[in-house]
Amino acid sequence: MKPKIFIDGEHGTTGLQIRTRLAGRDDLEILSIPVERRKDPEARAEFLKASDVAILCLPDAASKEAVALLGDDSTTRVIDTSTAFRTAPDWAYGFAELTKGQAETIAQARLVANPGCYPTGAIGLIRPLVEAGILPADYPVSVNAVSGYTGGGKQMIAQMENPDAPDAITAPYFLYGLTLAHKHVPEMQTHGLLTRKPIFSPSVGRFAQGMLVQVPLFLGDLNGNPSLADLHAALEKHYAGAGVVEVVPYETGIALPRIDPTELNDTNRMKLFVFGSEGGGQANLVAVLDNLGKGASGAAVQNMDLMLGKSA
Ligand SMILES: NC(=O)C1=CN([C@@H]2O[C@H](COP(=O)(O)OP(=O)(O)OC[C@H]3O[C@@H](n4cnc5c(N)ncnc54)[C@H](OP(=O)(O)O)[C@@H]3O)[C@@H](O)[C@H]2O)C=CC1
Ligand SMILES: CC(=O)N[C@@H](CCC(=O)OP(=O)(O)O)C(=O)O
Repeated sequence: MKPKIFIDGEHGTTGLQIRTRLAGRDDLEILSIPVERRKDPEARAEFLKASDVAILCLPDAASKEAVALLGDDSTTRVIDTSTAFRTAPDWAYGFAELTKGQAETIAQARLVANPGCYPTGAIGLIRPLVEAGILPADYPVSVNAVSGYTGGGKQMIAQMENPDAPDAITAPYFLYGLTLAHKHVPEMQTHGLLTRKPIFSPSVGRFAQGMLVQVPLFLGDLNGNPSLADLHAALEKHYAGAGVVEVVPYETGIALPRIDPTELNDTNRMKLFVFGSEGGGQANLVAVLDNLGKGASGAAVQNMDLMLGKSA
């Protein structure tokens, strides 16, 4: 029998993307709720309980409601794309390349929290260096990032695309999260294995999809005063054999004139770079990903496949 998949929130930005990614799959049965009943708890409970895997593409409160509708003794397995459960101890963190054994943890789990888009880039850069003993857990980490505006869901898409909307945004680029209390900070700290909260400064550009995440470092403040090559080698070792995450060769990276945040759009891939000058004492680590790909729907489908035993 084909596994039954229900996408709660299938008419939103992430839900639609997952539906598109699953459209050609004849190994799955997709349960689809009528659009007019999408917020009816009774109908949602029925679909949630009838599914083998429920993928929640909802605001945090509605995700918590879906989990409550299922109840504790449910056998439906859940992938939640919201922020609600990303640091919850009883949920597996859905970043398969996070650390050795994480893909197996996801494969066995009933409850999987899909990572946020920015944390995928930040943790993807930070975690291997902490695990390698290069980045001290108490290092004062900064994360600077730019996202395409689909990262803000249907509401921000309307604000950016409809100049007549009362809350229209006209800026070509803007900073936000100015209080340094963005909802992704706890997730970056927990899964980055950091003892201090990172300073996270996100921004949005007038492009729909794509993302750059930067983590600048002073090499002299790292353990053992590593070279750029040492940082690169640690990342390369961590991601050896991981098809989804590519560590770009150092020489290739620094020869590039610029980095395009849209480069990996519509893929489930992430590229990591180490930038800096030999002897300069500083590094800038950069991740490129699609906020809707490895940052959301691509990771959700990757996790679903792991849970169904459909990929390594
Ligand atoms: N966009 C992105 O890049 C990323 C998003 N995420 C997360 O994914 C989740 C979904 O985000 P996104 O797709 O962008 O958001 P959207 O606003 O585009 O979509 C959310 C969908 O959920 C529906 N919804 C809202 N409340 C309920 C409810 N009580 N019951 C059922 N359905 C409900 C909305 O209905 P309606 O159609 O009426 O608005 C909408 O269709 C969020 O938690 C977000 O934080 C995670 C990573 C990246
Ligand atoms: C551009 C933009 O607004 N981005 C969103 C984050 C998108 C994301 O990763 O979603 P989660 O809410 O699931 O964590 C924000 O900053 O709130």
